[in-house]
Amino acid sequence: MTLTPYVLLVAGVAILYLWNLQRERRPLPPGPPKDPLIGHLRYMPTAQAPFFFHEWAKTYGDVMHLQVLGKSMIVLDTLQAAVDLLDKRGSIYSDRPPLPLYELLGWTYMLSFMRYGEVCTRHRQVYQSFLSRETCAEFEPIQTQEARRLVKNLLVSPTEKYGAVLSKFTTSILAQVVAGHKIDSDDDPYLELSKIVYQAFSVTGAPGGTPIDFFPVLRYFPSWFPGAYYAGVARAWRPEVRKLYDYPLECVQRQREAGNASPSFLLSQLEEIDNNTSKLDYEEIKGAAATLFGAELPTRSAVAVFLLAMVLNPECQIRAQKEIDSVVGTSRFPTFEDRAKLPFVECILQETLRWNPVAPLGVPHRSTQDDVYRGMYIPKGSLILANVRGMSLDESIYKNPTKFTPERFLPPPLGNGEPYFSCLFGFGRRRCPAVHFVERNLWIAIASILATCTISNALDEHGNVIVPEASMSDGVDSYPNDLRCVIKPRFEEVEVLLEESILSFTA
Ligand code: HEM
Repeated sequence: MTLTPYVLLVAGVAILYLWNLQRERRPLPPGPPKDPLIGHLRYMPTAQAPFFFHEWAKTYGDVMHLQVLGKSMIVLDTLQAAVDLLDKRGSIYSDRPPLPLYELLGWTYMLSFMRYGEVCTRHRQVYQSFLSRETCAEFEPIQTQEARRLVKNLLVSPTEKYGAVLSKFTTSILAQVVAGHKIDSDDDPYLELSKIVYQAFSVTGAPGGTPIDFFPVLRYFPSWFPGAYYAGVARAWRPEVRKLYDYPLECVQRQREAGNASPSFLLSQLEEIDNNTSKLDYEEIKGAAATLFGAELPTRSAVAVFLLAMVLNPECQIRAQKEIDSVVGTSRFPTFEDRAKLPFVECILQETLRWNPVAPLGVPHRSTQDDVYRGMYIPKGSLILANVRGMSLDESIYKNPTKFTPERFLPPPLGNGEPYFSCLFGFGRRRCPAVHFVERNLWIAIASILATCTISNALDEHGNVIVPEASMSDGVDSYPNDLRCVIKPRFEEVEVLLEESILSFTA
């Protein structure tokens, strides 16, 4: 009897010992050779990382282990691996890495960078109901009108202004949906806020990739101290970022007091607070709205990718325009009711998302438990990167993957019946909650542009045709490096059509 506790203790120690032994024996996923202590630091690509990872995956496999300064990083290069881990084992792969630099910058309650847990779940519930398929249908009139204004602005702008025009399109929709505000001029405060978002992300490097993210203590040092440069940048930008949090809510509160607030995300959140039904408090609501404004960038980039694809593939443009002409005619703009009748336009949208993915490495996940996948050991706390770019190039799924081939999605014999590239929107419990909203924004923009515009090559000062390179910039917001093209009306009546259709909305 008295021996039992000792037997149990010895058995326990033995099990622990064997478990540890076995755990150590389990191999990490393969990866390129590394240096002692600093790991792969010297070999990490400084530009075009998704392509490097995809090349490495050909040697080391679709689940790769990299180590930088003691931190484990797992790169998933196939859809199968990402679905197996991030979708099917979502309970342990849904965290985000801590981002001390972003905290210093003031990106608080930003769902995209939030650690997994109770707060994250509450925020996701709010977005999932606000951006559900049904609610999104209510935004269609706003999206339709802004798509027509987009066409009008593209037609009167020089090529170097296209980026700003696209930004105005996405920000105008968000300003109405999030804050009930209609943008009518180029010096609108919400356009200024959108510039702040863009610049704040541009000046602070890749998320999780600065020395401060590796050694958070550096945030307390002056910016001249080695490795603390970004702390200075973050401190300088903090007041700007704060404007994005305060301005929209203050505006809506003022309009509400004056009795002239339009329906919006912020208004509904304020009403819920009054009725004690809100899931979020004031500061969280500000963060939620800032998150939505922050998400403006990838949509803008996706429309830019579409324009690039049309310059480089005029035959696709012509085919889509013929389809629109036969279904819609030329005396009106396409509407959402036409969507199901325009399969080739749908294919162009889907191929735009696949051909040059605007979020090529998604947003990093983090594992919260030790795990074993296909016999490989994935340590708790690993940074998990889904190489979406690599997945778009998977030849076992997409034939000639570097080519822009919209018909690949059509069922045989018209196409190859290849699947839509839905992984662009991420995985599992952190998948983008705005998919329906985004697809609608993009569809109406693409259909409206195709219906009324011809997108063709620009000429240089010697009259030579400029063929833009189909490459994308690095960073969170991947954008075409070269978008030089010319956008002209497809037929004479376009101007009248535009005036009439924009007026019909304002009337
Ligand atoms: C082309 C446009 C867009 C693309 C490609 C895109 C893609 C993504 C991706 C890859 C993620 C991370 C998913 C993951 O971690 O697995 C994400 C997260 C998110 N997206 Fe989008 N997104 C787009 C537009 C938008 C828009 C317009 C909004 C809001 C109106 C939005 C709201 C969010 C939010 C709130 C998250 C955070 C989800 C979380 O961390 O739980 N996105 N998006």
